[in-house]
Amino acid sequence: MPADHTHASSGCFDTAAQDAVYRAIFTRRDVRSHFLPDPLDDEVLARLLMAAHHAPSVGFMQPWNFIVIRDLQRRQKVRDLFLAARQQELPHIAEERQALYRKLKLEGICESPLNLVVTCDRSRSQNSPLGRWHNPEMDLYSTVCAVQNFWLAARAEGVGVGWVSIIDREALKQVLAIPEHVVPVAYLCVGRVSEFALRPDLERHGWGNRLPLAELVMSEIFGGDGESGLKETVTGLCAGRTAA
Ligand SMILES: Cc1cc2c(cc1C)N(C[C@H](O)[C@H](O)[C@H](O)COP(=O)(O)O)c1[nH]c(=O)[nH]c(=O)c1N2
Repeated sequence: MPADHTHASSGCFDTAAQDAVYRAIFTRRDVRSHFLPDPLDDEVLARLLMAAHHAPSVGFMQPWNFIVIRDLQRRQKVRDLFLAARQQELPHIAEERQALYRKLKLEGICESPLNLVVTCDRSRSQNSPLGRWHNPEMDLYSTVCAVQNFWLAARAEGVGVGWVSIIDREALKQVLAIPEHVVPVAYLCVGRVSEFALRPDLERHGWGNRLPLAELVMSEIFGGDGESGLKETVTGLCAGRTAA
């Protein structure tokens, strides 16, 4: 690892470390174009996988596995699945948005030097569903936490990641010989990039905008009739970020 993080500690990070965390969060992008063909160093990939493996998981289940696909022929097969799935998705998109949908680049399966599938082994808790008895899908959510750790660490290492979900899951399982009880949660395109876009691709192409955070923060529940200034603070923060 770049630094030793194994000691217990209390309190907050110093300002530079805090900035680095927020920088990774705010500059992370879903990458579909701008992949460079250069192979990804095993040392770097190992660090990213280590970051993923330190995600929180329900009952400390750690339900993930990581399938690394470098073989181009296999990736071409997956790309064919994507193309078929995209055709199937199209008629379900609002008619007035279909032309834009057709133009969007929504994968970098063959352009990126490697693909990574993050899977969830649903049998790993061995009949001890701590934290999952009422909510059995928590193992899938845990796996998504691993994906996000990978994504943020990748950004810090200058590695682009793009998630492709326009793929028929059962067909993908067949192509990759994934066993019945294992769910492919995320299909990721991974590699060095020529640039990270400043804004999400879907925003730049007019598909959607970031929703105002203040509208998503629900009223807090207070014992008395107090109202906190949280919404105003959030609004101020958002205004500052927009201006920056
Ligand atoms: C579960 C899930 C599934 C997908 C995605 C994301 C997530 C979380 N995204 C990426 C998505 O479009 C992107 O995150 C948003 O547009 C916001 O952009 P940034 O990630 O901030 O760059 C995505 N992108 C894409 O090009 N093809 C896809 O199939 C998917 N699928």
